[in-house]
Amino acid sequence: MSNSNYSQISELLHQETYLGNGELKTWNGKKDEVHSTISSTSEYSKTLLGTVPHMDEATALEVLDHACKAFDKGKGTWPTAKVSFRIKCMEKFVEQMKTKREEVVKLLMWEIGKSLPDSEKEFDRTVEYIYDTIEDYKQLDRNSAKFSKRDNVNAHIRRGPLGVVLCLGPYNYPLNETFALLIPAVIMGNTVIFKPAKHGVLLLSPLLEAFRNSFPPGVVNVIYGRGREVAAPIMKDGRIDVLALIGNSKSAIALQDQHPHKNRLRLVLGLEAKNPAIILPDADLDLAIAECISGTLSFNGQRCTALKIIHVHEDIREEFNKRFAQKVDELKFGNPWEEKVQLTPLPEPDKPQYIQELITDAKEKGAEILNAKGGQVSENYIFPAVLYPVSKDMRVYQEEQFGPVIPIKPFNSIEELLDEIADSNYGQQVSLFGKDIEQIAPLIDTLVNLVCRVNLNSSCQRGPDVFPFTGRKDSAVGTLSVHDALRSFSIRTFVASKDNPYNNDILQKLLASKESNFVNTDYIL
Ligand SMILES: O=C[C@H](O)COP(=O)(O)O
Repeated sequence: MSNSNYSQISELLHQETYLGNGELKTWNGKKDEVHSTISSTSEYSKTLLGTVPHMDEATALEVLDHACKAFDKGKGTWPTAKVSFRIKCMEKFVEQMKTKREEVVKLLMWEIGKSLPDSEKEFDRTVEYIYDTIEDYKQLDRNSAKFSKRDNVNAHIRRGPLGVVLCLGPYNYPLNETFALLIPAVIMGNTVIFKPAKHGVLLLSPLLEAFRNSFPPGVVNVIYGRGREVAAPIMKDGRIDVLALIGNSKSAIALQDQHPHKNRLRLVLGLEAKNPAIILPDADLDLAIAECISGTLSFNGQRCTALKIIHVHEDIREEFNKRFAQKVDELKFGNPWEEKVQLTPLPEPDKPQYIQELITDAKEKGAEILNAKGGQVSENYIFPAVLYPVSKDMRVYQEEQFGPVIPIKPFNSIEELLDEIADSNYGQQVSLFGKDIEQIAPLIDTLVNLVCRVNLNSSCQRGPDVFPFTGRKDSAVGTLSVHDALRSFSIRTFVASKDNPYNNDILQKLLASKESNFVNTDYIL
């Protein structure tokens, strides 16, 4: 393991039949991690999808050395590379990635149970994200060199990289959200160590070769293994400049705490949320029900942006609840590759039991299951239960369920409901259903101060990916999206100079080159 790690891993993985019955292999003295399908049928459930190297601490630190060497404290070839070179690398990567669509889509279905259309969408959306990022980066690094001047001092501004980034991605978007961190971090000149989530760990394997072919050694590095054995030692080492994570705050805090210089560690975090839907008395119920179905149950509710509680006004709750519960029972459960499937097996083996615990707790405290199929359990699935009336003392009210269970809570007073939303530890998004402009306009004014995105008569979502994606309180640190992520992974730096012939000559030369890293920004001193 003396050279670029991903290249060696890549070779290993490409020897494997990861959709076949690969055997356990030894790698670096350790047994590989086995990953089996989460398919709902017993015929498939014992199939071994593939294996990845299970690294130890020494190997993880070796990977860190590669990333640090490539960055070389800002003096390395990647952080000082010309704009056009970074673009060329990224374009090469995305072109090669596109040839792997079928393999990656298959792995998304098999590894995390995402339906075929959603898996295809995740792949295509990611490709689009990379192209949009390249375009935005070109804009960011345009060489028109607008001058900022005050008190006879000129400022020539550029965006510089932050350093070595440790990225950890989630299991629910193992491709898209991995790349939502990795792509902007890399294009801005940082070097990256990426650790995929346990579920979805295999789907990067078809892309490792593309990383190797497209970027100089040490720029993109992939590590596998348990967090405490690979990510924690890397943090403890102290050379990581940015922790970028999409997942839960517990992991983020635990990793942050390992860093010996916590105060200088930058964070880019996409964390938990408990996005509420508010159904006002005059809401279009057909629309509200359809949006709440997709909002609560797309990918079985395993989305940070999922609607995780519905607040329905007392005046309409009877009709809403009845029709909503019926619609939930009409949803089709099946394997990800089956046609028109809407609910699929859960990748986390202990999830059905956890959801069952939430249901039991809610029932003990006075809620009922409104739908006939609610709570039916199979080996790796639990049919979504619609729970009503939910109260604050219930676990399903307090916890981010991240799975198929839907709490509904009645309300009478919008002021009290706003207090409740303001008291939440989370502040990502809200969905507001209603028509009365006189009531809705002031409500929006308040809600935008409690969360970061108000979805008017529609469910919550992250996309389109050019929109800012962030949250208040425990929901996020920093902002992602095509445009904002480039800024989250960089710092504004500039050259300040007073007018004199030498300075002006030097600066003219800097700016004249199409390859200059000096950029025009919207920042005026
Ligand atoms: O899990 C959190 C994701 O950011 C959700 O993304 P999405 O709204 O596009 O499904």
